[in-house]
Amino acid sequence: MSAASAQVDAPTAQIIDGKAIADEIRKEIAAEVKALQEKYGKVPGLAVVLVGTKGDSTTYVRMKRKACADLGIQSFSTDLPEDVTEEDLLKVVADYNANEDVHGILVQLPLPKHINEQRILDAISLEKDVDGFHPANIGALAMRGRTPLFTSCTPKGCLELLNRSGVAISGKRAVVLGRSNIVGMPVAHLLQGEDATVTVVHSRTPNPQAICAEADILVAAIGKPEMVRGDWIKPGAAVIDVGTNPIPDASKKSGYRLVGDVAFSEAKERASFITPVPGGVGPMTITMLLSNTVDSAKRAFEKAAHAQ
Ligand SMILES: Nc1nc(=O)c2c([nH]1)NC[C@@H]1CN(c3ccc(C(=O)N[C@@H](CCC(=O)O)C(=O)O)cc3)C=[N+]21
Repeated sequence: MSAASAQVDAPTAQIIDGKAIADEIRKEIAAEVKALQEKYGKVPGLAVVLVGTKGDSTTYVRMKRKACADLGIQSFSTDLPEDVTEEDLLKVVADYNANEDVHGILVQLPLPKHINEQRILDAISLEKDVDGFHPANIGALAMRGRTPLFTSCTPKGCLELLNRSGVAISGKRAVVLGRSNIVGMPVAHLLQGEDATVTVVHSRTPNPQAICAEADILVAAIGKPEMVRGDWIKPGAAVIDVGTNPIPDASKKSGYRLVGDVAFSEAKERASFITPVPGGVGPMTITMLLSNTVDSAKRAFEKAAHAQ
């Protein structure tokens, strides 16, 4: 073998542009909204409920409301004080459940400690659970042969990024880092549903590095800034980084910048595909929320037309 041919370039990953993919899907959604408006004279509606004014929640909620406006989805907003009672919050949910112009209800998490989060999520009508956090939706996701009414947005976005980037899932070894109800567990079920062999690694797993290093597909959703180093990545793996961790950065006007759960610059030297933070999974999360809202409206409009 000549010296030239022995010199293999370090493989640099293809960056999965979540922003561009999300924009493409948003165009598809806008067209659907328009078609619904023409057919039924009505538009989809999304209600966003925010409790308190914690910095990043406010930002995300603002982004969700703007995205609705951009796509012609009607948005409903309720901002409640940090000390709102559980009963008052349940009342807000009940009103949106009963409002037929509202097809999706999102209660921004996390909620203040004095509120029983599960009780609130359980109260959201199954037909309007666009977050896919209702136990019946998560339960259906965990069952073979069942299709949930809604699949939660971040997990759905992760799968969409893999699929639209042409990453094969069937028969691959997938490792999910993190076991939260809102990301880790549903992502694991979705990957398994697409015939990956899935391992969930969590905070009590000994030697997580060794298990991650076996992953053809690695989804990091553990909320620890840059925990996954370059040498945790199997060469050629597809890496989906769900983490959005603010870390102090004096050079930024805001005083911080966002990093993922993966050390991006190291990982991209080994992976074949990788999502950046920001601009990877984040924009997809909001887009899937809009997509779920439009699906919900479509079901409601069809049902109403049928009933006439
Ligand atoms: N009921 C509920 N549903 C949620 O879906 C939900 C929630 N509560 N609570 C908080 C998390 C977090 N989340 C994000 C959405 C978009 C970005 C996003 O678009 N991020 C941009 C960057 C944003 C920035 O620059 O600050 C990006 O990654 O490019 C991030 C995070 C939804 N969440």
